[in-house]
Amino acid sequence: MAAADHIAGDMTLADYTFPHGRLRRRITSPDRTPLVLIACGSFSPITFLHLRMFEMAADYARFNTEFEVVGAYLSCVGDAYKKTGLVKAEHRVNMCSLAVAQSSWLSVDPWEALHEEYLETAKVLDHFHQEINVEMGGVETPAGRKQCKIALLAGADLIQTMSTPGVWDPKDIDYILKNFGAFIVERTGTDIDEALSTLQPYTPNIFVIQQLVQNDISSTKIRLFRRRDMSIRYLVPEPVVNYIEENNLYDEDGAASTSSDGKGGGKGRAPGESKGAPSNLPG
Ligand SMILES: Nc1ncnc2c1ncn2[C@@H]1O[C@H](COP(=O)(O)OP(=O)(O)OP(=O)(O)O)[C@@H](O)[C@H]1O
Ligand SMILES: NC(=O)c1ccc[n+]([C@@H]2O[C@H](COP(=O)(O)O)[C@@H](O)[C@H]2O)c1
Repeated sequence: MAAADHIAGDMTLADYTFPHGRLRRRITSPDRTPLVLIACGSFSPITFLHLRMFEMAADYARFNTEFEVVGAYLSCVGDAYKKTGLVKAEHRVNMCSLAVAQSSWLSVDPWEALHEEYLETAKVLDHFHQEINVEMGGVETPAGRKQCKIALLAGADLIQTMSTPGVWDPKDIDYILKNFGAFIVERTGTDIDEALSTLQPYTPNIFVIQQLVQNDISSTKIRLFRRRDMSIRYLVPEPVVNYIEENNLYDEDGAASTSSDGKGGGKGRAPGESKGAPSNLPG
């Protein structure tokens, strides 16, 4: 795990430094705006689809926008987010770090996960703005230093929750979509037009990415496969498969989970984790 940014069990915020090693510090085009993509989520566990989202977004930005991607981060929710199927943040950060170990441009930022309390996504995006644009001063371009656009990278189901009463503070939605913006990857089962219908005022700052190869891997399915003792190989990166096996994560008795009851601070799901779970599994 040496090449990646990981947290040990005893790491605290006092030991934290922002992982900027893979962030490109200059762009060559004077006309483009540097872009940093931030994927916030549970990542319990990270899958190939999560990784693929970054590649789709980078292609989309290159061909359809005036942005130039200079870096990207995975930010795992902390242990206070009591969603069904979440294992400890330490494990989730470590799995993400293993998954991006060979990448030249994807990083894992443990800052959010290191907090004991739940952090709203607006605060997480503020943190990236502070580190990249305020502390680091943005990046160099032939036209002088420019601030990076920091944007949320998410699936359509996440943007749909923005229209679900009680999940997001409307002030946070306004703040995120005005000041940052979002790259949204379409997802089977979510009607993107419906998901965006209440977000009309923000559409210039919401970039919808079509999946040209439909991929509906979900963490829920991976956890279900593990409980049924089925293979998860080639659905998640190999080092993540090994990590899950070595640490007995998501196995039948739910070992190493912080929460399996779906109660608490997160949006939660009913026990049984129905989202996307196939019904034709043995067991
Ligand atoms: N198949 C998918 N298509 C598009 N976006 C996805 C897909 N799977 C996950 N995402 C997005 O990835 C981000 C992180 O998601 P998350 O960790 O909740 O994964 P998940 O697979 O949806 O997890 P779970 O099954 O536990 O709910 C979210 O923005 C989510 O919308
Ligand atoms: N109020 C908020 O800021 C708010 C509400 C709902 C979800 N979220 C974020 O969206 C992501 C959702 O992830 P999951 O799909 O794994 O639940 C998490 O990063 C969570 O923090 C934020």
